[in-house]
Amino acid sequence: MGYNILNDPFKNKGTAFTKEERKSLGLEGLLPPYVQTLQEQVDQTYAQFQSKSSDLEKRVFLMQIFNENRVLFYKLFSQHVVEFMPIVYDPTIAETIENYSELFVQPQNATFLSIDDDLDTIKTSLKNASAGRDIRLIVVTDAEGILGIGDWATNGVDIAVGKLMVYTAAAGIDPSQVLPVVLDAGTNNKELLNDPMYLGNRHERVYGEKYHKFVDTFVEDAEELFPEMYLHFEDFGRGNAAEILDRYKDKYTVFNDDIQGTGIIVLAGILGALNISGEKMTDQIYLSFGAGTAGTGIVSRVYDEFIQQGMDPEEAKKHFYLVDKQGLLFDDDETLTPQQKPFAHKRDEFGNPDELTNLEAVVKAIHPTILVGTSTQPGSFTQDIIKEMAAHTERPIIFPISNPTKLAEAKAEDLLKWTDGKALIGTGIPVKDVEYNGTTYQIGQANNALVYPGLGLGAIASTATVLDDEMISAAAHSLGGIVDTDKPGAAVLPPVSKLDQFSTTVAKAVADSAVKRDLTREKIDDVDKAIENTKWDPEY
Ligand SMILES: NC(=O)c1ccc[n+]([C@@H]2O[C@H](COP(=O)([O-])OP(=O)(O)OC[C@H]3O[C@@H](n4cnc5c(N)ncnc54)[C@H](O)[C@@H]3O)[C@@H](O)[C@H]2O)c1
Ligand SMILES: O=C(O)C[C@H](O)C(=O)O
Ligand SMILES: [Mn+2]
Repeated sequence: MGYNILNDPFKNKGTAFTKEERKSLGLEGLLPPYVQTLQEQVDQTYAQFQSKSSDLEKRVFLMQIFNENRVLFYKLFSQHVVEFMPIVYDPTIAETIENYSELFVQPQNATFLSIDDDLDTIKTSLKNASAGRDIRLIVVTDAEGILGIGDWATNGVDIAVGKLMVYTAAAGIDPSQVLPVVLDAGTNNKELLNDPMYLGNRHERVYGEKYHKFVDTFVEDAEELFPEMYLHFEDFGRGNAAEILDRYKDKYTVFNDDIQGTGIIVLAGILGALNISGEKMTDQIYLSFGAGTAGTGIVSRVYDEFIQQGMDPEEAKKHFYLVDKQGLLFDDDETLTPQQKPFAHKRDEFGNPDELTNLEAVVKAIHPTILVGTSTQPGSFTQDIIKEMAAHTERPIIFPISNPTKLAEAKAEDLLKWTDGKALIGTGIPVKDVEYNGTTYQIGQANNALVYPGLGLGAIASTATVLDDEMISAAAHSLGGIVDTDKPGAAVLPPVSKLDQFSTTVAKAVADSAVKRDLTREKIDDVDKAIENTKWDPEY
């Protein structure tokens, strides 16, 4: 009996079990005699953490703590958020996904669903993994498009686990009420298919009807088992992500992080940048480099903002340009995705349409004031391109947000150098302050992690029945006013050091929006109280 509780990360307190607890729980003799306080455990664990040399080793160590004791893990995390975010989450998480089999020690309370199993095992699997816990939040991935590193199938379970860790650290979501889920529909990653240690299905990725039946059954079963759940989709492939979101968004409380979360954080960053420059949103010319899931998700969110600000829809479309592998997207291109189509241009708008096959030519032709990179093409925002952009706009807004670090379109430091400190920058991963010409520039992190935890908290606390555009827009606008924009070198987004505070701000905006329009399951009289009551604290 004693060992059961020591092996249950939701109940285990390790050396912090009191003498009385040790007696009543059958733990006598199973622990060293000294009873530690939680803070003593945190200090000891942090010292051990510091002795690890690489970020990967640090993450592996922290995950051991996570595996054994959730309260200790989250107490430690809460005291070192800025230091831990890049280790627990992006970019180090990319390394653990690529090396999942090699690093595997235990399944971390995730649900592993396989397309090869009978569909009726899905419900059983969800029941087994939740083990009687009251699940309010699921992060599910099919891992076809993990960050910018591609198809990692079962290895991608780490992104579901990692996103959930940030939910708890940032917004206080109770870790016993969450469930990570990976849908293994096969993989097209040759490296995995040929790896004798690979733990997932060793066949090519299944698409079409069988795939959709697999996803549908998962969604319907999960909704039936956990009707109060908020369902977060992460890192699905370009061909499926938007379609799956559209299928469920009016029926259940669902959220796609890459489409909607990224849309919110980039819009918030642009609003922050315009606060600094004093310019108007509707004067901007927006260029998306990489028009996949995130690229088109962001464009659609920023476009909606133009409309909200009163611009005519057809007029607004003239402010948006998409560049993908083939160059500027034109409406005669049969390979356009449904999300790209509304923003494709006519060839006759240009004198040289056939030359607009690369980023540089497009920047020269359209003079963007905002350039967002979701292309997975490292270094593609070159000095020439940035200088050309900066020649036609006073404060270029530049967001190279492809992850992880090795895929970013540019480095913040270079962007500042090439624009004489004028660029207003958002990066995908955390970046240290940059000293340039006597000014210290803080760099905003345009990563959806700054917003999805608050969004989820707001939806869960308010018992929202859907997550609609108005709630999403409210979230983006709520991040304004936190940064002192008059300070030279101010960042376009609030710092990760305040993540827990502004997650509550975001939650409140989202919950208010749901409550005001009666989009909640229960009647909520006091939004602040509902949010406070939903939050979990890492204490024994
Ligand atoms: N910072 C954030 O919060 C955040 C959020 C979501 C995605 N991202 C990053 O954005 C990137 C894209 O993610 P996604 O989910 O949209 O993937 P995706 O596969 O859906 O989209 C990538 C797009 O880039 C295009 N592309 C590839 N090579 C190109 C080239 N040479 N020139 C122009 N376009 C090219 C692809 O054709 C595709 O349309 C990833 O690196 C991901 O990590 C960042
Ligand atoms: O996971 C991240 O760091 C952000 C984003 O969801 C991505 O896919 O890159
Ligand atoms: Mn993602």
